[in-house]
Amino acid sequence: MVFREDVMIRYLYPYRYQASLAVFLMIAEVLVDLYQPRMMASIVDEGILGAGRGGVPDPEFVLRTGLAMALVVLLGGGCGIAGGICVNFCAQHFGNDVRKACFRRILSFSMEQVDFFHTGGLITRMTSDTAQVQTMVSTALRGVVRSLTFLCVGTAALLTLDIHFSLVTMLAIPVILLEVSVIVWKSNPLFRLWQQKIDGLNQIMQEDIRGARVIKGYHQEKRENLRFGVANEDLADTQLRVLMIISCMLPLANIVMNAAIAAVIYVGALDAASGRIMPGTIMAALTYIVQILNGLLMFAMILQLFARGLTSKRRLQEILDQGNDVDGDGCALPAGRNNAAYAVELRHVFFHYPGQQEDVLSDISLSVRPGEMLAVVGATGAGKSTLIRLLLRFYPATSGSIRVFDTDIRDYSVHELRRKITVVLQRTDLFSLTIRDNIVWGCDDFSERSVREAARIAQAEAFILRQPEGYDTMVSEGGMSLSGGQRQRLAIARAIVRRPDILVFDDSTSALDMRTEAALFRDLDGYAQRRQAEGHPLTRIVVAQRIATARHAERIAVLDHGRLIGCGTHEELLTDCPLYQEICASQSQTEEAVIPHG
Ligand SMILES: Nc1ncnc2c1ncn2[C@@H]1O[C@H](COP(=O)(O)OP(=O)(O)OP(=O)(O)O)[C@@H](O)[C@H]1O
Repeated sequence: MVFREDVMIRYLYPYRYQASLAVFLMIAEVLVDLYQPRMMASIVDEGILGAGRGGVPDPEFVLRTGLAMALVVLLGGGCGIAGGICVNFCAQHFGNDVRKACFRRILSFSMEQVDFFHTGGLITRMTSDTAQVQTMVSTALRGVVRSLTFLCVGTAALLTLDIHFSLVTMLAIPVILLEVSVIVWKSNPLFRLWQQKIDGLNQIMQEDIRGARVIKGYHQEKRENLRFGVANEDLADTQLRVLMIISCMLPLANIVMNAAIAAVIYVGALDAASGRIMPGTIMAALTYIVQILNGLLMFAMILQLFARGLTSKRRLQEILDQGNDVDGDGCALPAGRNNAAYAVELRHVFFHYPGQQEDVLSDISLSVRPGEMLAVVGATGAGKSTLIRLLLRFYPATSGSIRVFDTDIRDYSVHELRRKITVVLQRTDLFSLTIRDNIVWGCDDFSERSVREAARIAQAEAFILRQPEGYDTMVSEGGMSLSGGQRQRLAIARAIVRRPDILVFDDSTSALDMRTEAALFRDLDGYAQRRQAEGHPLTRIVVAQRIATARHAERIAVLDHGRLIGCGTHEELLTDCPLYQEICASQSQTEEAVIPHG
């Protein structure tokens, strides 16, 4: 990994001046803190006990030094506050930037990458992991500087104060360092596990919140509570293991620290008895030792926070370092290459999903002319939606090539490709916006007229106008305030208003009754003819379960277990393709009206 690509360095770099100022102010604060024991010692020894004045106290010296000490305390406080502001500024902006960068990266992920990380895992990385890294930054700026300054300058101050006390401290420091190292070494691998358990819990929460209606419908609350409970306990177990290890750190270090203080008092008492040092010096030494050992404890806590933060940093780095398999460097081609021979052309396309062995699509060769309407039919699981996913570059084909307007889709920028091809997916996602905003969602170039035209073609206008506020009616989360068919029609209107060159329906009229569906395809035909007359033909690919839907197309492609076993008009397929005949026969039993018409 290139050094500057490191998530910490890259996203902290813009705040380097504030970070440097924070470090400077923190050091100033600690230096002031460390200077106070010396002042205190001279107040006691010189001012109160009259050292150097034949044992005569000097109240004026006490007052003068006391005032100076108060000023120094104020200065230290000021540095602490200003330093804290700088630290928080850096940490918050850093966290904000990392979150934004990760989110941007996740939105550009191929479906393969989304499958790899899982939705729950991505949510954890965006929330918990960024929070951990943010904490690590603020701790690094605040704590590391403070603790190291306390440790280094405190030790130097103690050394210049008295060598005996320094020796006692030097014995305590390695013991505490050894204890901290063992604890960090033991807890470190558990932090990754901890985050993985949060991933799992988030995944279940996300699935259950999204599938709340199904859970209620099937009365499966108990089962899902149980599933959540198992994952939750698993997480709690891991947390407990980590926390139990970490909780040993402070008490053990406290034991060593108190032993060191007792030793200093003992050594100090012997030295004072022999007249080698004054009581004020012992007081100052004790303050220094507490500061040094506290610095060490603070450093230990920071190491533990760092262990967790670095785990999270690695998990974020994994997201930011992801190569872009699908969204490669395709150059943006000029729009409007509609004089091409084919709008879509697949040449010997093979595909299997990542991590799977079996091909979901095998040797598919298929072409669609500009302005043509092609239907794709086949049994459930035949690979119809997969074909569409490859066309949109949600996944890269394992082998073979897919061309759009005579150009390999890998040579398009994803933006350009998805501007040319608009898909109405099987599952309709609407947002908590007005109906109008849902229709024009993601479209920059629209007018009121084009919105209404799209809604009319999608057979949505009648029900929109019946809503309390027409086009300005708010849609509830996920479109739950609308029926399945209404949601599908809004999704179709959203696709049409973008004026794509290729419009793809992935089983997106399944919730429409046959009369509405027929009206939709009739109006879509009219729209396609107008587009043809304008010189911008509209190519349509319709994935369908129902033959009644497929029959609106000029040609029909039949998929069976990932293979293309027939392609032609309805009549041709009825003659040549046994599977098609079978599908027609099975559907005609339930939909008597379908076969005879046309
Ligand atoms: N993300 C995925 N990972 C692994 N396998 C998948 C994935 N998505 C689909 N499949 C598998 O690929 C095969 C084809 O699925 P696909 O969704 O393309 O079928 P389909 O013809 O559209 O089916 P349907 O009409 O039921 O929607 C199925 O066997 C399915 O289990």
